[in-house]
Amino acid sequence: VIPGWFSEISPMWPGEAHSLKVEKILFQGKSDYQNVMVFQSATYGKVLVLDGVIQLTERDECSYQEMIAHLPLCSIPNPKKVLVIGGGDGGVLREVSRHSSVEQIDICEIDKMVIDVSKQFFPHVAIGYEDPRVKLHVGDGVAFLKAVPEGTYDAVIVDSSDPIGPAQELFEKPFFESVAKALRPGGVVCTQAESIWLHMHIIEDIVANCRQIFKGSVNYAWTTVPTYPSGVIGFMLCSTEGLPVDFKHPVNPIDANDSHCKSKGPLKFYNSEIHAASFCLPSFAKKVIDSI
Ligand SMILES: NCCCN[C@H]1CC[C@H](N)CC1
Repeated sequence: VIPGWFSEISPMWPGEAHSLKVEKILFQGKSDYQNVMVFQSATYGKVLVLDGVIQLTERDECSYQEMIAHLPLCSIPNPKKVLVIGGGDGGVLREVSRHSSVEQIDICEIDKMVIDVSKQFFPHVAIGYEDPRVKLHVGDGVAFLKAVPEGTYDAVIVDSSDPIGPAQELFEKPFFESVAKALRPGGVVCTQAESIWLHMHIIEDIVANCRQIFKGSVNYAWTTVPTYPSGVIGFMLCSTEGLPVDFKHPVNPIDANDSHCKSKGPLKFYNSEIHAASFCLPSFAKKVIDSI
């Protein structure tokens, strides 16, 4: 370890470790679920780290938060009820609340320390909690979804950490089944789906489960996030049976001039072209994903 640098070492990406120069450690704590740390980096703003894994940096969080929210919500005509599982930092809430058609935003985050730390150190991310449509549930997303009446939501967004740690169950079949049950016909789910450079086996399992469970469309999209392992992160976009959803051609483009959108500041990353482009995959990934 180099003094003054944070290196992201994990068995999930053996033999490599992205590093950021540290100016000052701002917070260190241990919640009931994980170690939580915030540091001021030299070139990426403040950084949120859970169990030694980078969750977001002020400089590049726009890519992940905007894509995970707008890929599903811009793919259906009139999203009204949205559920966020995880996402305790509030960034996905900020993006979901840009959509004026949305009337209700439920969020279920297991770790209250993540919420409190984000509000204290990442106000431009935690701004998502200020929207009056947001209803916060602190608890386990697996249990929350079991209690949700069938067909409640138009969209579910699973903004999880990695499968090693508290989010492990969010990558397993029973959870995906409970998401499908909670969605209305033609409803959509978008989940954090790791890296095509590092996790093709995890992605293979997720795609296989989704193809069995979601009888609408099942697509994999990806984006670039410099501070995530291998510099990319993917998303599973699935729809339930009913009105077919064509994820690759957004039917509900975001209106940048809408007051809900403007009040959250400018979109820094997402646009309709990058929406369509994000579903284009390199051959090694396409071969696996399209063959399942
Ligand atoms: N809302 C913060 C993003 C959480 N998702 C990340 C995806 C990449 C992982 N290595 C760490 C969590």
